[in-house]
Amino acid sequence: MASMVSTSCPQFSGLRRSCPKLETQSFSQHINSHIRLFSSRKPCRSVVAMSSSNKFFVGGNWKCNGTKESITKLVSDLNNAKLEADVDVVVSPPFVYIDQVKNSLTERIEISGQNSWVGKGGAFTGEISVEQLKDIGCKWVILGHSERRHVIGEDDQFIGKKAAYALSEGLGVIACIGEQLQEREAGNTFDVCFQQLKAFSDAVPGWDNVVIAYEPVWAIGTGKVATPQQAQEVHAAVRDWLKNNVSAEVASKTRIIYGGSVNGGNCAELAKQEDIDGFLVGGASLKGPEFATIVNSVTSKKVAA
Ligand SMILES: O=C(CO)COP(=O)(O)O
Repeated sequence: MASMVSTSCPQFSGLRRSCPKLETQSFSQHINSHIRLFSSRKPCRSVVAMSSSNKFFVGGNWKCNGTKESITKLVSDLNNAKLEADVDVVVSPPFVYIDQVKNSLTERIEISGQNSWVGKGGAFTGEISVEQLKDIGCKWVILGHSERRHVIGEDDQFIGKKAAYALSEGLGVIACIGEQLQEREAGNTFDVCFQQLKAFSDAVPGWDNVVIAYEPVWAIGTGKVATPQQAQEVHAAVRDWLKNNVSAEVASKTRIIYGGSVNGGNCAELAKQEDIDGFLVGGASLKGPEFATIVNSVTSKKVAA
């Protein structure tokens, strides 16, 4: 898929030169459209072409939901679902049900932890170690989810250290970033996402096994999904940040998935966006057929490409 990656352009003259929409809009109309679209303090962005071809990735984050009975039904629905072949599919059950899921779920779907301890296991009451996740068959762990950041109080550095440890032990990391509503309204969306990204970047040994999940906090569990344009704008900015701060190769190869009120009805339009490489799904991942629809939205991506 071809993707357009934006670079910051604080100079109006630079924007005038490089933005094709200026041909059809007055300069002030154009600036205002950027401000409306981006809801950010950095409205002026020039665009450079960049291509990436990433395998679609869809994760189901079951959070703290389910019982032995409901999970038996969910697993059975997933086992019976027809899933497009060229998608990495991962589910993340609550820790206590991972073994049940591992023993009954098709191997087509990989399993993730929802969190992991920051170092080797030991005397850390209530924690789950990376070693234990691997032992029980997990290939991934979700780190930096907004509920861990804002409800439990984990900070950027702690999350970065967790990611580094998980990667060093061979677990893939679904690294979550995203702004809260007041941060978006204050025009700080990019600043917040970049700061969270930098904390991961400062800590991790490499990006091969990392999937970035952009999950605006205001969209999580609220039914208020980001528009495809809002999501694409941040995904492009994240890719651009990787290009400028890590490498062009990492920028093009790292999958950036969207999370926040994704469902069977809105996934296709989101999937069409150039820099959306998949989804991290909460509520809708608890319904097998709907989760399958979201996985299969990769077909919209192919049509759009
Ligand atoms: O937090 C999420 C996935 O990690 C998203 O949750 P919802 O899909 O329920 O909004």
